[in-house]
Amino acid sequence: MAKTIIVSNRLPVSLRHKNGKFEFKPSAGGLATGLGSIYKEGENIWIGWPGNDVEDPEQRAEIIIELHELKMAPVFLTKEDIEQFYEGFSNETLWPAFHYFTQNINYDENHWEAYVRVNQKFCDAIIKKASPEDTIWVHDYQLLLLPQMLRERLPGATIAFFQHIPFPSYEVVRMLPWRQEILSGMCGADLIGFHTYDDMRHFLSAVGRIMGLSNESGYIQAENRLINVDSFPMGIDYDKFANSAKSKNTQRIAKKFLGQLDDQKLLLSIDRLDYSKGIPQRIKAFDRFLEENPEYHEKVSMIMIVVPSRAKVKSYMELKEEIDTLVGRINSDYSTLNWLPIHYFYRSFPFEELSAFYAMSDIALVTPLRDGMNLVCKEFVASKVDMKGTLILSEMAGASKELQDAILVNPNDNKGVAEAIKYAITMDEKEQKLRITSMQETIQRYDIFQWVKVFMDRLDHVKQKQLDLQSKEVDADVIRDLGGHFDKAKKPILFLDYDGTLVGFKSKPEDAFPDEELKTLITKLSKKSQVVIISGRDKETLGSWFQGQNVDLIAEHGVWLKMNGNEDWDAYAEVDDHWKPDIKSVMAYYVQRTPGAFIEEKHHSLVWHYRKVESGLGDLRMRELFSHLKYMARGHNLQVLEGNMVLEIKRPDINKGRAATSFMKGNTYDFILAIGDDWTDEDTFQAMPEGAFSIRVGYSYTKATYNIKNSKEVRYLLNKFT
Ligand SMILES: O=P(O)(O)OC[C@H]1O[C@H](O[C@H]2O[C@H](CO)[C@@H](O)[C@H](O)[C@H]2O)[C@H](O)[C@@H](O)[C@@H]1O
Ligand SMILES: O=c1ccn([C@@H]2O[C@H](COP(=O)(O)OP(=O)(O)O)[C@@H](O)[C@H]2O)c(=O)[nH]1
Ligand SMILES: [Mg+2]
Repeated sequence: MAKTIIVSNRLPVSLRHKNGKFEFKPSAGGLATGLGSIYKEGENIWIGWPGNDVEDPEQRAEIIIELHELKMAPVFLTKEDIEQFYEGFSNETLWPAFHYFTQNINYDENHWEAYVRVNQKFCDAIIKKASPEDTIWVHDYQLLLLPQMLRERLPGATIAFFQHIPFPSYEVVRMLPWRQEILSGMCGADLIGFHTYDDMRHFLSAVGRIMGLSNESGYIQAENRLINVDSFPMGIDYDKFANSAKSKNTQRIAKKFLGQLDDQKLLLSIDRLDYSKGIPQRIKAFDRFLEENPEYHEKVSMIMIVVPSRAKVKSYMELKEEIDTLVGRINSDYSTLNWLPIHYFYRSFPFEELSAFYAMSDIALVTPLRDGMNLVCKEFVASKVDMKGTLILSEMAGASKELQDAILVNPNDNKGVAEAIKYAITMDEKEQKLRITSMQETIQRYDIFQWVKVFMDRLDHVKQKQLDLQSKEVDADVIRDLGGHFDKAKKPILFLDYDGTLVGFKSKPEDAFPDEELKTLITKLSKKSQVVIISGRDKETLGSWFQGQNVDLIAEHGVWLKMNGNEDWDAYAEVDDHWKPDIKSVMAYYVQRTPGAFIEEKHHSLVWHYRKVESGLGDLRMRELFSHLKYMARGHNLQVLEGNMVLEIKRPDINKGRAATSFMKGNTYDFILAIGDDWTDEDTFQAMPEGAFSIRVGYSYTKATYNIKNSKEVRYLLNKFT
């Protein structure tokens, strides 16, 4: 039976050494709870690093057995792996890069090699447990290469990837010497998820620019697989936090804590020790608040929990020093015998105590400089069962996209954060209730279970879409079948589009001339069948490229026809170009503004090319020109069409479909095959009579009978006919 394998760098339990022995402690965070609903079912399993390094084979064997009971399997990391893969490449290269701390990035080739090696180690561990029909869900930036490694070993498996940290702008991604490998690694997945729309669009833009793969509404067409990219904001186990806040035990702990403090407004700050969390900036904003509002001295204090994390990475050690100094200074500046401005804890707390902190605090101060999502803010809101409390939230946290009713702040704006603290302290209960209610509705509805469900449903959807496309793929059976029909036919005809079908795209259209291989293929083919080249190219180009070949030519999407053996071209349609000067001047204006763009003029159409324009800018200008031309086209009864890096304007009554139909009129063919690669060829496919075959190059949705990968495969197929 097919199973689901969850993979993450850290397992939901972590190993601790205790008196020469080891024990498991649950790892902190919402992911373990959310995915708990999956990995505990049936044959499912969670694979990851149990934390710590264990070299002793006997201990390793024991750990394997214990984890097996918990439905987990370990990937053991050596000391070297931990230094170079975990602390090194993951946390000194990818973490700072993806959180926009570009000055902290360590570019170390040895670390990169370790990253490849450990991703491979994960891959090997998974392969031992996985079957081809399984679903493998890989998590986070430590394992970016894993989806593609798995794809190579299990081509048919369902592979998903979710990134928990931000995905930065292309400008940052391009700084990494390993950007190509990283993106290809991720693209091994069928579904790639991020917390926010911004992360998703940054990823799509990087894939477009670095890998040359475009997307349509989040669908990337890789060579032979459709990949979906989408945003899935992660939630928390809402009921767990809400119920705990209401529980007697939590209330007892909260009461005990409160009893040790004087009657004060409490600000809560909870994070792992991490420079992305903006802890020093937060302390400085609190300092400013105290300085500017002396009336609040002894009336407000901050509970600051800093959970130790990645303590061997230099930037983390330095941060610890900085926080210690800042807290020390503020406490020594302001504290009195019965007031400590900051209660600072450098450790983690068990769930019940954490829950009590959430429930008893008036204000949560969550001000990361960057954060993929941030679950702490959601946990705080879910714990406010009495509907009293205020959330101050950084607009740089993924969660801010959902929690618009928080007091949103820019964490770099020292004055703004200090003012937000004052605003939060003075906020009346009515406003608190309104804001909390609205945020709770969102967090309750989009909880962790919903997140898992939506993600998994989407994965099913993508797989189904892939299957639909695959069932139309030209494979060995289809080739055999088409070949059989072709061989039996007495009067076959082939309608072949040129660019993108018989040849690949070139940056200059004139460079896509027929090579020797193609010429030989057409010569052989035309001995066995009538061959019609049906193209959008102008008649002069097409005429000179196919001179001497026994083929019929249809140029400019059906304006011109040159029958095999004829010297001259016949016009299929009247030439009417009185509209051209107007349109051409508009196109010329867009050429002036867009380096790399140029105009191609044909008898019945004008084409604006942007293949050589800086990527992104080309699209933007094309959209502008499109809406401009659409408006003008109406007046002239013209049609504007978007092609492969071109925008073409032409008469609507001229298209390849009409041309093909006129061409076949009065003849009976016993084998008809049309092949083409873009929307202009869809007209041909649609015009084909019953019994005809049609093939679309690429995996876009099509009216054609089949899809085929690329022009190389087209040539392979046609060669089988010769
Ligand atoms: O494994 P560690 O090095 O100890 O780090 C702990 C985890 O930190 C990161 O958490 C992120 O995931 C959260 C949930 O999606 C999200 O809210 C937060 O913004 C992220 O920073 C990291 O992504 C995990 O892989 C680490 O295990
Ligand atoms: O003493 C603590 C402090 C925090 N957390 C948990 O750690 C997680 C932190 O997740 P977040 O997304 O806020 O940040 P990350 O550390 O993943 O960057 C939250 O679920 C907290 O409940 C915990 O278990 N014990
Ligand atoms: Mg074409």
